Amino acid sequence: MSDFLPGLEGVPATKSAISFIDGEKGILSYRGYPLETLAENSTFEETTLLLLDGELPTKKALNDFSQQLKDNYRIKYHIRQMMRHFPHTGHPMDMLQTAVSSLGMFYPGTECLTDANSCEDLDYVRNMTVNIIAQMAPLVAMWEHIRNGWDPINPKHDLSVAENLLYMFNGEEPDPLMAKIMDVCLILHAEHTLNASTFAALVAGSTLATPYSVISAAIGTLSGPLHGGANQRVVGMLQEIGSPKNVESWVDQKLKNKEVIWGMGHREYKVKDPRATILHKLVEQLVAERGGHLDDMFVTALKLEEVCADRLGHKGVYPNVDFYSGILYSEMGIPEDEFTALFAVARSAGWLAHWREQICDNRIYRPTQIYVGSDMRDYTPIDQR
Ligand SMILES: CC(=O)SCCNC(=O)CCNC(=O)[C@H](O)C(C)(C)COP(=O)(O)OP(=O)(O)OC[C@H]1O[C@@H](n2cnc3c(N)ncnc32)[C@H](O)[C@@H]1OP(=O)(O)O
Ligand SMILES: O=C([O-])CC(=O)C(=O)O
Repeated sequence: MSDFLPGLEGVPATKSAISFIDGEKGILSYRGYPLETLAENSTFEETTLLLLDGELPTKKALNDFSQQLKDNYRIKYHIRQMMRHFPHTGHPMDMLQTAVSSLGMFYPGTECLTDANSCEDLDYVRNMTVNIIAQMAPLVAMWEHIRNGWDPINPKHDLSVAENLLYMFNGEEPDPLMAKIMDVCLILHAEHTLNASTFAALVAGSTLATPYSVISAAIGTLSGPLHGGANQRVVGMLQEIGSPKNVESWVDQKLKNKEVIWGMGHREYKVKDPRATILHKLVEQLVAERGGHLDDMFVTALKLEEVCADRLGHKGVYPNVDFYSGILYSEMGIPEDEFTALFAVARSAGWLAHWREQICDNRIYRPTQIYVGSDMRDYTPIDQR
């Protein structure tokens, strides 16, 4: 029997050609293209096609795909009605998971994928993929209105995913800088090798569950604070610290209590996460655009990064993607509990790219365990216990 490795650390569980991480050098690439290049030159739509199909699309392929997404922005009446009955205090990630799994009731199931080792019905795969990716942002934006007791705003079918997300959130066409920043955020969050939520998606997908079940499993997994849910915790943590002058004593107390610092550390990276570097620059860009005034939250975050590098750098613990994304979204006026849902909007691209890659060569996940329970024993009737 092989050794048990908690958290499957370092255990290869699949083969994939979608993305690559060098955690010592802080490198992330999608399909061989450095993330920094994509963030600068690409769009979420183009990056999504790259993740799904493996190559940068032609102009025509990109236009067709973008149009297909736009044609799928509208959320069905029955889903909208169902969402009106959700408790308005419900967390956006719970809403999203429930709404996505409910969407599955409206579409054909995986009887379209009849052979467990085939991906023959590529039309089914592409249609479901487009449908889910297109609906994620409208669901999140609509919920913001529904939970506040307002009527949701209908999507605008001439806008990109990022523009339409902001439009449906705020009710007005977004400022180009905001739309660009949101688009870059979607690119940065779209994919990240075999993280916990992608693994959950692959486990669900390996049973030939529908893509709606696959994505709903992934959304639930992303929501936890050790994974995507950390971006919301970061802002709460910075508010708790309150000011840069409190950072050192706050960190020392946390470390003494053996508590984690949200947005710090990563299983793969032993240096600053390359996405955190880009998000950090985006916060600076936004601040500069607004006259250069650094607010307390950002200055506290900068100090926290410095103190953590001093106290935790020797363990390879540096800011991860969730550290600066929460700060950036706060600066953009997005409510804190929506941050992880925005992460899910973007990550739907990566989840579905992995789902598609796997169903072409599927084998059900069924690992083993090391049994540490009791030996066989006699059953004692209840009145004799
Ligand atoms: C999108 C994403 O999912 S990015 C990650 C988002 N999650 C967070 O920000 C939560 C905070 N971070 C963490 O909890 C962890 O760093 C994780 C879950 C991301 C990675 O966990 P693991 O790979 O299991 O790291 P592990 O727990 O083994 O950490 C190694 C060492 O660094 C320490 N460490 C790691 N992260 C942190 C942290 N955030 N704060 C304080 N110490 C930390 C650990 O205590 C451990 O120290 P030790 O060797 O003295 O025991
Ligand atoms: O890779 C991980 O473990 C977590 C992560 O950063 C991501 O999913 O983006």
